[in-house]
Amino acid sequence: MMPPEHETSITNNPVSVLVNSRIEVTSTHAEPPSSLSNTSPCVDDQMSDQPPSTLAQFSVLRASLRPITLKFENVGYAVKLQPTKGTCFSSHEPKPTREILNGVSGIVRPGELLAMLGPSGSGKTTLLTALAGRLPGKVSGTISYNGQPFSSPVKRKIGFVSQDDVLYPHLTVFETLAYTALLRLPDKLTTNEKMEQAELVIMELGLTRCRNNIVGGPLLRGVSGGERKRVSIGQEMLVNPSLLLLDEPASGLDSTMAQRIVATLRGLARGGRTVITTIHQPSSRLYRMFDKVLVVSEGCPIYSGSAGGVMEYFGSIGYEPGFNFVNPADFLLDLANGMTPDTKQDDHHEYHGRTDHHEDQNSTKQYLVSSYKKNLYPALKDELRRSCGAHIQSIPGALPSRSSDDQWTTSWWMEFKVLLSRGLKERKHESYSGLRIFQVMTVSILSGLLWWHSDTSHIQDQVGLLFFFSIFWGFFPLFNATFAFPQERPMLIKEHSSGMYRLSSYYFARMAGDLPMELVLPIIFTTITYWMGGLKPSLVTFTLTLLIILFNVLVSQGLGLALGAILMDMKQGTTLASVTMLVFLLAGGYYIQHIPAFIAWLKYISFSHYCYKLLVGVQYSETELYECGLGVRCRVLDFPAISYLGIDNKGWDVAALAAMLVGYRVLAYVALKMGQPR
Ligand SMILES: Nc1ncnc2c1ncn2[C@@H]1O[C@H](COP(=O)(O)OP(=O)(O)OP(=O)(O)O)[C@@H](O)[C@H]1O
Repeated sequence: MMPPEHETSITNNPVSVLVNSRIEVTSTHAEPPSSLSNTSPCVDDQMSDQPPSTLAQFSVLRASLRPITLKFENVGYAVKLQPTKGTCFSSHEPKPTREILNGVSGIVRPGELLAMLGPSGSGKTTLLTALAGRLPGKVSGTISYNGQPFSSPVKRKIGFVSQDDVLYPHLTVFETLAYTALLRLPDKLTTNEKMEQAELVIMELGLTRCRNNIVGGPLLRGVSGGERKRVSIGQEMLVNPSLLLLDEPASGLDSTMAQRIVATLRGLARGGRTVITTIHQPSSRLYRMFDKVLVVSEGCPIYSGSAGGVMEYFGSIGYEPGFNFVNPADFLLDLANGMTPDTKQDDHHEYHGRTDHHEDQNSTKQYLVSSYKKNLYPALKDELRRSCGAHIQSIPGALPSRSSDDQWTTSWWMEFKVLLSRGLKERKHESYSGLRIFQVMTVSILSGLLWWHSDTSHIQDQVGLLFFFSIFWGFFPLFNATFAFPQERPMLIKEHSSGMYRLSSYYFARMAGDLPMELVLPIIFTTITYWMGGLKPSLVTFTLTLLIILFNVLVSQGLGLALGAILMDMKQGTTLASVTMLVFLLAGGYYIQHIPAFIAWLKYISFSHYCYKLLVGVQYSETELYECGLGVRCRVLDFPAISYLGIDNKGWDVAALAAMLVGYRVLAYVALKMGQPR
């Protein structure tokens, strides 16, 4: 299913909340939201104040918009550090821990845009990830969304833009956004309407010029870093999230584009969303666009409140900038680093760090943290405590957990079709790569020449060719499949964390997408080598041989998927795959015919063994003879390699392969499911 190419007229689009925000963002001098002056923590009231006609006008997306008031109190997070090397006896000692966040609190309402500021490594990303419910491990303190804890329905209302852009490199900007729209927008919208949303986001984010350029990645030149970042933001904007969290959305952008992005975020906030962003070094122009700021220093808050009240607060505790027109963001970052303007000196126009000494910086930071606890936290705590949990339930548009919220946005079948189409498009360069085709063609022609017109008088060679079939078509798909899930891991985590689709639809789409090339190559190979190699010139035998090889390919592909899903690491996966195939090769029954009894069972877990047995079984009939000496003819079944193998019980061999076919794939699915974040 390809996203249709589409021309859009904004004025004709009836569903666009994005149009709404587009209108708003053209003015960067918009008044602060009423919520800023409204001290009620239940901002849902404000949403319900909107005239019904407005809600009806932008029916579909508006209907899905459920404002979220985010509260977080005393959030703390610590990680266990790896013990230092060389301390052999340290395993009994508890692992040292490092506090990354300590006592961070805040409240952000719909309509507000909060910026998290702090030096590099101060914990901004960690806090943002915790607020998005994606931080592994235990987060202390409380985080609530309209008074409720994190849950699946909440998850689907959160948009999260990570610092690193996780995008498919071979898709164009339009395709990337169109597939996201198809997967994440509700079925109430037609495909055309979904495409219109993608086009709107492209226009909104200034991506029209690169609409048809591939996104690219580290090894493939595509759109610029800033454009890639905007595509990531667009993916989240598309779903009209109630809570939008962005990690450094302006990094790598020029100041005009950064301004435009923040203006867009502000517009989205004004449309009733709660928007939180981390930002490194905003200009004063950008800073003025934020409603609230949260400043962290080494994981501890030093300020949490309105952006406009920063100077007044720090002035009240003895820190005033030396310059009259200092950028508040620079001032805050200096303070968070423990650098203070020398307020005690007479010359207030000098603005430089009072001291470079580490100790002084630390004591400044400690003073700022304790001032925050003394002066700001009590009021914030009061505000956080004012509960609106009971009230929320009665407000339309609030976030109670309803059964419909638990449902996915589109049907399983739709997800499958879109994911299949996207996978085929993204991987066609890899699957149909000339190199892969060349590799298979070369090996097939070479093998055909090596076994050129072998006949039953050289039965050893013929049996060798059949064994080669089983091993080559065990190795090749196994290795290709081992890469599948580890390669897609970042994308899978990103999309699955946002509840974009069911894991099962992704899994089946991935398997189905890989099938064509996985089956075409062995068909080409077998056709060439079978006839060049002088195997039985019978169409029935050839067809059966081909079917057995394809069966083997599917089984080995399943094992590869399982190894990849269990280990989720390409290096470990290929290492284990090569060890496994080596064992199967040796236990297959061709090289060693007298395996000691205690290890003979190995062949029963080798799919190559069953494949080899079946290939020999269909190639030779029970009555067939071969030349076993000068003028002497013997029964093929008495040939040592074949009699050891035993070619009866073909039904059992097929059943064993079928069990492996299903078993490996189920194992891969279970491993994938268990490896997913909550
Ligand atoms: N799992 C982890 N194990 C060890 N240290 C960690 C872990 N996660 C985060 N950290 C450390 O915690 C600190 C805060 O990291 P974080 O990424 O939140 O900072 P940041 O403020 O977003 O930095 P930047 O602005 O550079 O992105 C860093 O020093 C980081 O190395």
